[in-house]
Amino acid sequence: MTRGSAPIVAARGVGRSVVLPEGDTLTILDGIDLDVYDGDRVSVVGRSGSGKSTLLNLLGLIDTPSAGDLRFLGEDVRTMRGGRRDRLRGEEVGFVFQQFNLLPGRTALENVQTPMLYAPGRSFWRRERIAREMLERVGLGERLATMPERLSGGEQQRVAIARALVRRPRLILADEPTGALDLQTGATVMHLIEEVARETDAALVTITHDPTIAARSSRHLRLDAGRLVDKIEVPA
Ligand SMILES: Nc1ncnc2c1ncn2[C@@H]1O[C@H](COP(=O)(O)OP(=O)(O)OP(=O)(O)O)[C@@H](O)[C@H]1O
Repeated sequence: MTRGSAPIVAARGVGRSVVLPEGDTLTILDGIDLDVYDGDRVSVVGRSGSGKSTLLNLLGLIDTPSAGDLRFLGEDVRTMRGGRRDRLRGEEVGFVFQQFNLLPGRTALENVQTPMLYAPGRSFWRRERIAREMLERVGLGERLATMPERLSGGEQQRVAIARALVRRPRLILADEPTGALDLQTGATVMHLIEEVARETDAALVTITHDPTIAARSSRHLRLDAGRLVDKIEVPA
């Protein structure tokens, strides 16, 4: 872990609130202080509705804070232009979701190529080669031309992992990545995410309800009603 270098994401007093249709303000996150570094392994647990996905969306530049200071690679997210935020997210962040969110009717290879369509300077053949290598890396080299609907849940999640990691993001955000899988498939998939993250020294932040998955992280965060209530540092 390259601690001591600058964090990928730094949150200070970050809050997120939304105005409800009837005019009331709902505070979803409040006073979040958090740094995520290269190579970090962070798990986030908390009850349903405690704000876990909202936190991930902030860390991954999908949403912007309503309060506090959030820096991504040193840049102030609140004053960043939308286009810059989209570009940073595309280059530096990979998302893995519980519902794999693959494009139906597109082959595994096409799905993995998608994030590179907007990456400048890569020819079709180069994009295809990188996507193929990534699918081989997750053990799906034989299923390149298969449609997602013909793959098992575990295989679909492998495609989603390949798609999330094909641009070698520095930050991998996984929202219940094993939630739709049986225990054993889930464990294999989680291993795979961790392995690929290790190969590229990416940070991995995982939301999970599974204590065995949370236990594999080096930092454990718990959200309670939008606040981080404890941070237990577990020695490696
Ligand atoms: N855009 C929004 N408008 C209104 N309420 C929202 C919005 N986004 C989130 N919420 C509410 O904020 C709370 C936190 O949502 P969030 O999805 O972050 O929780 P979570 O901890 O990830 O929950 P779960 O474990 O069930 O996925 C919930 O009560 C949710 O309904």
